[in-house]
Amino acid sequence: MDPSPPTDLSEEKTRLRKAFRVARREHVDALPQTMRALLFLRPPVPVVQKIPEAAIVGLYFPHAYEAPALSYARWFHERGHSVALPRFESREAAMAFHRWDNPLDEESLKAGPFGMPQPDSDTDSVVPDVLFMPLVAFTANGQRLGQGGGHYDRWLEAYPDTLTIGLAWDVQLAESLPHEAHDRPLAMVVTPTRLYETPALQKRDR
Ligand SMILES: Nc1nc2c(c(=O)[nH]1)N(C=O)[C@@H](CNc1ccc(C(=O)N[C@@H](CCC(=O)O)C(=O)O)cc1)CN2
Ligand SMILES: Nc1ncnc2c1ncn2[C@@H]1O[C@H](COP(=O)(O)OP(=O)(O)OP(=O)(O)O)[C@@H](O)[C@H]1O
Repeated sequence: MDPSPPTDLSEEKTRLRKAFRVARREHVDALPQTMRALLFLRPPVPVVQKIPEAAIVGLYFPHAYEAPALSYARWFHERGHSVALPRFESREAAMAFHRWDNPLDEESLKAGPFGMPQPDSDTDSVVPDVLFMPLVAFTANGQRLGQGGGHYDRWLEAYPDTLTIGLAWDVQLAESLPHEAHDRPLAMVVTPTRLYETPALQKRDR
């Protein structure tokens, strides 16, 4: 008998999500609370250089163990960029992005259908030119393992020219990840110690 029967790709992704979530939690729990946001205070210069002045910047409202993205939101806002966050009309609806007019005001966000804070229904729907994306794991060549909703992949299928940038802790780096046809690669990944520039970025720059 085969001692390790092959599992299908989605089972493998589920297994990896579990393992990387544990690693991420242990890593972040070991960091003093007050230091965590400081490690993602502002985007690195090579990232900023790729972002046109008028670009609409999509970010995310981070949960406790994801790379904290809110300093970036304030940084882009202060420089005159429109900042947008994911919004879901319902659990079944496709992910959209809505403008977050004042990233200093977390009170303006309302709990969405998945419990995440999101811009309210009266905000403008926009299409970001640049997306900073949360992730569970990534590879040095820009593969991304997300939460398993497929929301970003579906959004990027509709807007394939978006500049995609992952934000991650160093422990989220995977040697390799299962690849499915719908997976959209990241152009760059920022961690507290490194900036990964991937083949998808080189392809854009050509
Ligand atoms: N902070 C943050 N915001 C984000 C994301 C994220 O990963 N982090 N998203 C990233 O996409 C989008 C929403 N994320 C979601 C991810 C999964 C499910 C979901 O339905 N998950 C399944 C379980 C999947 C699994 O782990 O097997 C479920 O809850 O039943 C819903 C929303 C947009 N906003
Ligand atoms: N472009 C797409 N069109 C249709 N279905 C898709 C597309 N992209 C992903 N899916 C479906 O979404 C589900 C989850 O995909 P996947 O495991 O790649 O999610 P993920 O990228 O980890 O999640 P997320 O982007 O929400 O963080 C899969 O069942 C997949 O078939």
